[in-house]
Amino acid sequence: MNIARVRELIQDAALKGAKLVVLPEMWNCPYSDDFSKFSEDFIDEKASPSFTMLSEVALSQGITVVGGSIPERCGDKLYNTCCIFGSDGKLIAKHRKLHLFDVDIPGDLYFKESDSYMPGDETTIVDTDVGRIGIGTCHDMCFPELAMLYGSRGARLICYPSAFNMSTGEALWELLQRARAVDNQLFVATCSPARNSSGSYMFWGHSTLVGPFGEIIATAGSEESIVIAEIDYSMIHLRRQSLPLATQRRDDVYQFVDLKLNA
Ligand SMILES: O=C([O-])CC(=O)C(=O)O
Repeated sequence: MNIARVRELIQDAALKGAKLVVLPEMWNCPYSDDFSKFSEDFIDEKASPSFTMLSEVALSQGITVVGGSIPERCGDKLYNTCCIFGSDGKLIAKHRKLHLFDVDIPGDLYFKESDSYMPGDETTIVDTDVGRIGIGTCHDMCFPELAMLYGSRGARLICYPSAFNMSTGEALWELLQRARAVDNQLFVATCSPARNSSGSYMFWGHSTLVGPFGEIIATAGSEESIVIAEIDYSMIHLRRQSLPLATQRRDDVYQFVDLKLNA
């Protein structure tokens, strides 16, 4: 059911002029601890209905799709994986969530994503029809190093398919994406599932596009919606000229140590 609905929504967004569509984390399944029921191995097309739909709709609409994330089965392991498709329907890259969401906030929230998933171990930066994009999934947004790495490699947009819950959502959702954008003077796009008040895991919602000055360009509420907005990449140049953080950086005093060079 979700697959058909998401296809419709992507087609709708494309009809409204979208050239890039970003989906939420875990859009093809309930957010529970039995992700394996909805997992796909991406090898056998018939056994990968979500993957196949994304590829088909990217091709038929001629758009780039950052396909949220779905449970990827690889042998006996599961990964929380975002597939990125080009406008030719071909898979450009897949990002396996690097930082799993293991959290224990007493009296509030306990969730151990590492009970279900293995972490990925590669960063993901892709060249698409709509520019160079860095990819992170949900909790990956908490790590400024990843965003800095993408910024330093020429990403002009970072997409974070996400599913923040109510408590981290209220406290951190907007703050994190605006911080990642303004620190690196680039665009950040997030996409969350809509809130389902009767679900066991409640999502914060509020999918958003942030500009290179940390400004919110467009945002949703907590209900199902399509957020359409235009990205003007010339804003990056403008912001970097007026606030030249790159040349003001004091690498002689502190340094960003790039430990992973496998993007
Ligand atoms: O809510 C958060 O802070 C993060 C989260 O759900 C996830 O990474 O899956």
